[in-house]
Amino acid sequence: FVSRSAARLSQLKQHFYPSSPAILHRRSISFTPAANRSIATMAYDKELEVALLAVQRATLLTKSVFSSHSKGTLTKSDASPVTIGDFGAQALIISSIKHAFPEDEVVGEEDADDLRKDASLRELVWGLVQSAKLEDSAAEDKIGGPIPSTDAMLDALDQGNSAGGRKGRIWALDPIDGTKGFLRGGQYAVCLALMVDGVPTVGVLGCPNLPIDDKAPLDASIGADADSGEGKGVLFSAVKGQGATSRPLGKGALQPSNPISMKSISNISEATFCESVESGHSNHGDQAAIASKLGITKPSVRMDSQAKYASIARGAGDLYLRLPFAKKYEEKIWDHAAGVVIVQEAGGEVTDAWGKPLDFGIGRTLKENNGVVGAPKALLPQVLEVVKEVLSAKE
Ligand SMILES: Nc1ncnc2c1ncn2[C@@H]1O[C@H](COP(=O)(O)O)[C@@H](OP(=O)(O)O)[C@H]1O
Ligand SMILES: [Mg+2]
Repeated sequence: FVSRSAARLSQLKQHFYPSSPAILHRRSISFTPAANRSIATMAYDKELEVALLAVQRATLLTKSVFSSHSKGTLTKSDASPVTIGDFGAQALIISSIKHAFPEDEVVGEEDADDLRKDASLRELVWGLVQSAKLEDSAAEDKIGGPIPSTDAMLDALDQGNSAGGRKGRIWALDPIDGTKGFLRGGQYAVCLALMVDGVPTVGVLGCPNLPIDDKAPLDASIGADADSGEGKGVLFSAVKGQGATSRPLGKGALQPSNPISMKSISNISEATFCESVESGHSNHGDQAAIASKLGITKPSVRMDSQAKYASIARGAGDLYLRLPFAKKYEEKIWDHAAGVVIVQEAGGEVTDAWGKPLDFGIGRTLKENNGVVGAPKALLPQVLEVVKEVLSAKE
């Protein structure tokens, strides 16, 4: 065991700091090869645990909003619905991060402006936040326990204001990704990723409406009427260089995890591809054309949110296509960072539609990229070739 863990340590060093021994010295505590230290207690173990518990607590909050009568729906300027669930989940997660890592920055989708203006909305969110508690007190303590006051809740919400960037530790947070799926009882995800120097390094997705069973078949019904019930609710996670896992979404201490990996398919025509439900978010027509050129005959599986990344990472589906329209849309980093590291660690790769790596280090959006394509690493070149063919034909 000693020599195996030493070998793994050396792989990890190579992975994180291939050419920078100076940084290695500063971080040497994390990499001391101690005989009885397991991989789980090395790089980013605390970040992963805090992220998992924070996402678990926030996901439980969103479930409680869904089962309550009023979702307090507002309309944001971009016409997407935003609910008290988004505000509550963002406040809880940022307060968890700031408790454990006070120096870290957060790029969060929401802010407290609406809550500062509207007392009744603020009270609704405050009520939710107060009642969202993990059933295990040690777990609750690790993420700082309850938020102490409404002011602290508003401050936490506003701390998602980082501009992003290529230096340091920045978390990307989408408190409810797939808000439209959430409102219609379909798929949605609570998404959190730690980016280190612009690279998604730790990723967690809370998917309350996906089946726990990694092997459950993926069909069209998954996105339409998921309804959280028996056998549903999953936490996905990954740390760069350490693989990807899934575990049941619990209510207290973290449940045991299982490793996940993308399916190995010998022929691309057997692939199942995932795409957004919303026809305005990606070009369904181009996606159908690409699938047909690849010889894919199975219908696409449409679902909201980063549940698509989770579904291909666990091998339930194979490809994620998000083809852009002529009018440029800047994808938001919080819509992709967690899903990307989970797919990469499950044996996949994600690029934009032209095959460019996604650049998470230039701000709150992926402004140097256009569209998104995710696939098993070995199949990505073949998929990209067809994607470029379809895009080029339109130019
Ligand atoms: N015109 C557009 N093109 C692509 N993505 C868009 C878009 N308008 C909104 N989105 C993003 O698409 C996300 C949902 O993705 P999907 O279609 O895969 O479910 C939304 O996240 P929210 O639901 O968190 O607002 C939003 O950020
Ligand atoms: Mg989103």
